[in-house]
Amino acid sequence: MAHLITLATCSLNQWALDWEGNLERIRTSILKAKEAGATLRTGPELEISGYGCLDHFLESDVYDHAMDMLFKILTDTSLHGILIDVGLPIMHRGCRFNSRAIILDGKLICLRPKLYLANDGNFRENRFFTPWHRPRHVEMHNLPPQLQEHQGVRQVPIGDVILSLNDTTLAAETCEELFTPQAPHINMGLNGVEIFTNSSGSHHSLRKLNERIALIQEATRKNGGIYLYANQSGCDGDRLLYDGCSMIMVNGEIVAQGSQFSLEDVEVVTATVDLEEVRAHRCAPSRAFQAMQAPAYDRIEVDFRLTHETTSIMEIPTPTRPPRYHLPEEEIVLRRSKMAGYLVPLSGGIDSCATATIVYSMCRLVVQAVKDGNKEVIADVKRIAAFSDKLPDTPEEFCNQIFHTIYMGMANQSSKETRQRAQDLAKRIGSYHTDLNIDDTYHATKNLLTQGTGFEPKFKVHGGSNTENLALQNIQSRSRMVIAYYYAQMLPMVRQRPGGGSLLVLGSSNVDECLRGYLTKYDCSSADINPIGSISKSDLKRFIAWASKNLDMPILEDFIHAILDMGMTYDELSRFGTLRKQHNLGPYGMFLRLLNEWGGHGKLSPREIADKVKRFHHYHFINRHKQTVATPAYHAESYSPDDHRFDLRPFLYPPAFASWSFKKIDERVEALEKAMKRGQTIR
Ligand SMILES: Nc1ncnc2c1ncn2[C@@H]1O[C@H](COP(=O)(O)OP(=O)(O)OC[C@H]2O[C@@H]([n+]3cccc(C(=O)O)c3)[C@H](O)[C@@H]2O)[C@@H](O)[C@H]1O
Ligand SMILES: Nc1ncnc2c1ncn2[C@@H]1O[C@H](COP(=O)(O)OP(=O)(O)OP(=O)(O)O)[C@@H](O)[C@H]1O
Ligand SMILES: NC(=O)CC[C@H](N)C(=O)O
Repeated sequence: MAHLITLATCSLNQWALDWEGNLERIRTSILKAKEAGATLRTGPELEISGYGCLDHFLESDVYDHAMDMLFKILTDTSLHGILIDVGLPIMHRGCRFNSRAIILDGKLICLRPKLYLANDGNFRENRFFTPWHRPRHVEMHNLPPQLQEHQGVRQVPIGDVILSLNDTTLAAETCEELFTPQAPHINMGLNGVEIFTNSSGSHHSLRKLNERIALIQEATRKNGGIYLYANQSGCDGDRLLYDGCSMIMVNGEIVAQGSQFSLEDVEVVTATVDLEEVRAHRCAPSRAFQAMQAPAYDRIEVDFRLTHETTSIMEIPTPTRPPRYHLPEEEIVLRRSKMAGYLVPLSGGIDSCATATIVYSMCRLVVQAVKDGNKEVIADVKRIAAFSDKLPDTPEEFCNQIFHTIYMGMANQSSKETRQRAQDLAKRIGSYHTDLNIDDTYHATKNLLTQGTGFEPKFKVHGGSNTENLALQNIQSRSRMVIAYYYAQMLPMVRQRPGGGSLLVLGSSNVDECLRGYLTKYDCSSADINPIGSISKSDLKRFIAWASKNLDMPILEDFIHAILDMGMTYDELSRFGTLRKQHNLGPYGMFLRLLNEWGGHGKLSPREIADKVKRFHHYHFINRHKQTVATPAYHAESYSPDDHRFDLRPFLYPPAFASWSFKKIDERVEALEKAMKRGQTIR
């Protein structure tokens, strides 16, 4: 006999410290879940405060306000009749915990603190929270007076606990716990838990969704079970983009999957599942033997059933579906910053072109959301696209209102092609484009040196040195930055935008060039935000090729083929970046690894590999200081060299050429060359 349950998970666009806004989104999600007939609703990690409060989690205000919001949920009778799993920070016996609150009919049933905190990459949960490093331990939590009065008791259980309902058993797992080798769901499943909730604060990075899906499939494929994954969505104030994609899986198969880059503030994902499928999946005796040995959990008895009271013949479980993976898209930073639009200095090269294309593809998403009647997006569009009361019909129309591109050439130096490419791209996407020459600024600045010192610098082609050449180039590139900010402040006024305002300046240096330091400090790489600062050149090229085809922009083909001489290729740079950050290899370790990858018959010699590794480190070390002032970039790439939050390294390095690592590389090269001369095979 079928035991059907309708369950709900959700993605909420929470914002750190937006207490009332967050509460409203939580309420809406619960009401939507109820409307869909769900008896259980789970939501993202720390949804009451927002996941990304960072050091605000050290403030007691946060714990106090979180309790206020919890109280509002408990006392809102419209939220009764459904089991609610909601995330919030709590203070217990003087320690701070990242916790879940399980609620039914206005009563807090228990608190479930996170056991294993996320502390790698962008995550620093150990800095704010204490891990509940005691699997299966449960004790009592003293409620604040207001909640004591409401609950009619002084305490509720807190700990790693299972809820035993009238018809099934349920337990909560929190984000990182799913990623650990001995994940709680293993013993919970062996203890008979049939439904697992997982509330996450998991930000997007390229290809991470595949890992999440694989982990959830693994969690329920061997042990059986229904897994509800909830994730925050959008930007919550930091440089991370939470990519939602909440989902429901049964025995390793997806039955519902939310969108990954939705503009919806509240997206509720529901599915109707059959408990019988889990029970049937668990029939193997080998699993039962392990279940007998599994450490036992404390259970809290809850007098509530999740299954439908009556099952009509028409009701069937939601069918399984294949996972859906998306190409990366962009979040509307404008929604958070309340600025009047964007400006990007458009050079005719691929990087600023990619930045512009990302903005354009965002305009497409926005116009689609407007057509779909998304209320929040319509309100944002009305506020930002202030030139007209009419809602934009096309992405180009919207783009023209919010996006400004500017080509800043030199009369006799800039190539006709780059100028034309910038113009053509602007025309295609509809941006408000300005084309000007910066010769006056350039000559005026250059002459300041001659005026002050009598020295007249020359370009190399006119007999100048490398230093003079670079200094003159840098006048041009740094002037562009100053002019870009000038335009960003003035264009809304020049265009007579109702309400005025100024524009966010977008940067466009890519992750590989940052890693190598192939950029001028304080030129147009300095901006307010850099949408591509953590995207590799090869992904950017792929994105441009994709956009050329899928966004009907054949003009982009012209941008793809530019080549730069940085002393290494982008593919090599990408490999160095990956080995340095993701494989944690220093120069010597990287050399040894690449000997295997790039060496061998007909491939690179040990000396060639050594030269490449050393050249990379030389440039990376001398240019690392540029990362300390890098424009905040939305985090996308796992080998991003972001110095602010993600890749914490010194910025003053001892000379690489004299380093012990380089000496060891040289010794190894010499030993290998000697061995080769003797005709021995090398490894
Ligand atoms: N340790 C340290 N800590 C803090 N600051 C430090 C520093 N060392 C130097 N600095 C500062 O940094 C300055 C050097 O940096 P910077 O002025 O950027 O100059 P630099 O790195 O010498 O030159 C820029 C490089 O980027 C290349 N580039 C630039 C622009 C576009 C492209 C392209 O085609 O895509 C390529 C260009 O060919 C050149 O190789 C020094 O003058 C000094 O002011
Ligand atoms: N003539 C120009 N007009 C406007 N902006 C420019 C111009 N030249 C350079 N820029 C800006 O300065 C940034 C860095 O210039 P650089 O020459 O390093 O280009 P890049 O790193 O190859 O990027 P791109 O591929 O966009 O040219 C560019 O991304 C662009 O935003
Ligand atoms: N908030 C978390 O626990 C996130 C950790 C996890 N590794 C992720 O990236 O999704």
